[in-house]
Amino acid sequence: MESDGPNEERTADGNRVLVLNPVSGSQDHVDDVVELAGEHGFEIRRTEDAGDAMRLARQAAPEADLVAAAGGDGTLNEVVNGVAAADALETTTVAVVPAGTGNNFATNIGIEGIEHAFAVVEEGRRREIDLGLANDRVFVNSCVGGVTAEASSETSSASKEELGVLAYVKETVDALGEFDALPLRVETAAGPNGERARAWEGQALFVLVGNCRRFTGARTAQAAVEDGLFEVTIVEDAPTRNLLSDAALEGLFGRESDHIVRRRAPSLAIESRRDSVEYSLDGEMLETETIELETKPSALRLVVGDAYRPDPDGDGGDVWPFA
Ligand SMILES: Nc1ncnc2c1ncn2[C@@H]1O[C@H](COP(=O)(O)OP(=O)(O)OP(=O)(O)O)[C@@H](O)[C@H]1O
Repeated sequence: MESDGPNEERTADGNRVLVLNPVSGSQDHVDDVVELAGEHGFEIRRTEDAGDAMRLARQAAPEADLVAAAGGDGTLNEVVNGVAAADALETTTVAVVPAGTGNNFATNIGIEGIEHAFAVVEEGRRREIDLGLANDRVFVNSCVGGVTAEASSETSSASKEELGVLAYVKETVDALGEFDALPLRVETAAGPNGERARAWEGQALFVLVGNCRRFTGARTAQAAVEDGLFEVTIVEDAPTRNLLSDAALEGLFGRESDHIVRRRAPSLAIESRRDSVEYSLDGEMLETETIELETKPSALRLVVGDAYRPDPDGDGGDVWPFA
C-alpha cells in the first residue's frame, strides 16, 4: 500500500448507507451483500426501479458519511449523481460494491469483488478523484458516443446474463456493420501541461472520453484520474470498414491505428452536425446534439483498493497516448 499523503486522510465513517440494486449483473449477489452490509454497519436501501439509486443516494447523503453503491457501473453512476445533487460531495465518501455485469469502474479502482469491497471500506485508502460533468450530469468512468453507446443501449439483459462482458463486444461488432458514422465537431480546451486547444471535425465511429477508464494502447486500463484531464479518443470512419472493425476493436483494447485520434483535455465540446447522438455515461444513456464535458478535479471522495494507481503513467513506463 502507498503512503498516506494529504489525499488519504481518514475520517470515521459514522453513518453508513448502502444502496442496493437487486437486479444488476447475474442477480445472485443480494444475500451476500445484505449479510456483509449488516456486519459492516450499513443501513440498506433497495432500489425498485431505474432512477431509485439516485433518489435514495440523494436522500441519504446529507446525513451519511459513507454511501456505498452495490450494483454495476450504472448504479454507481446514479449514486454519485445523487450525492452530487444533495451537494454532499465534500462530506460524503462513496464506496463501490461490484455486483454488475462488467464492473469496469470497480476494477479500475482496485475493488476485486463483493467481500473485498467491504474489507477495503475498513482498511483501504480514500482518494479524491476527478469527476466528469456532462451537460448537467456527472459520470465517474467514461462518456462514450457512437457504436459502443448504441451497443450498450441495445444489449439485452438476457444477452448480458448469458454472455457477460462479451455481450457488449458482440453487440459492438454487430452494430459496426450497420452504423452510420457520426458527423461531429470535437473541440478540446487547452490544458495545464501544454495541451493546446484543438478542433477535430469529421465522421466518427466512436468518441470515447475517459475519466477513470482508458480505452487504447496502454498497459493499464485505469486512466490517470487525479490530473484534472480527460483522455479523449476519436475513432474515425474509414472506407475499409471491415478492416476497421478489427482495428477499432483492437484499438479499443490495445493497438494503434491511423484512424485513432487522441487528446488530453480538461474540457471539451462535441457537436453533432446532423441529428442528436446517444451517449453512454457509465452505461446510462443521454441523447443530445451538443455535449459539454468538463472535469471537476478531486471532486469525489472514494474508497479505493491497493491496485488503484494515483498516477498510472508515473512509474517510468509508456505514457498515454504514446505518440
Ligand atoms: N430495482 C430495479 N429494477 C429495475 N432496474 C433497476 C433497478 N435498480 C436499478 N435499476 C437500473 O438498472 C440499470 C443497470 O444497472 P447496473 O448498470 O448497475 O447493472 P448492470 O447493467 O448489470 O451492470 P454493468 O453496468 O456493470 O454492466 C441502471 O440503469 C439502473 O437505473
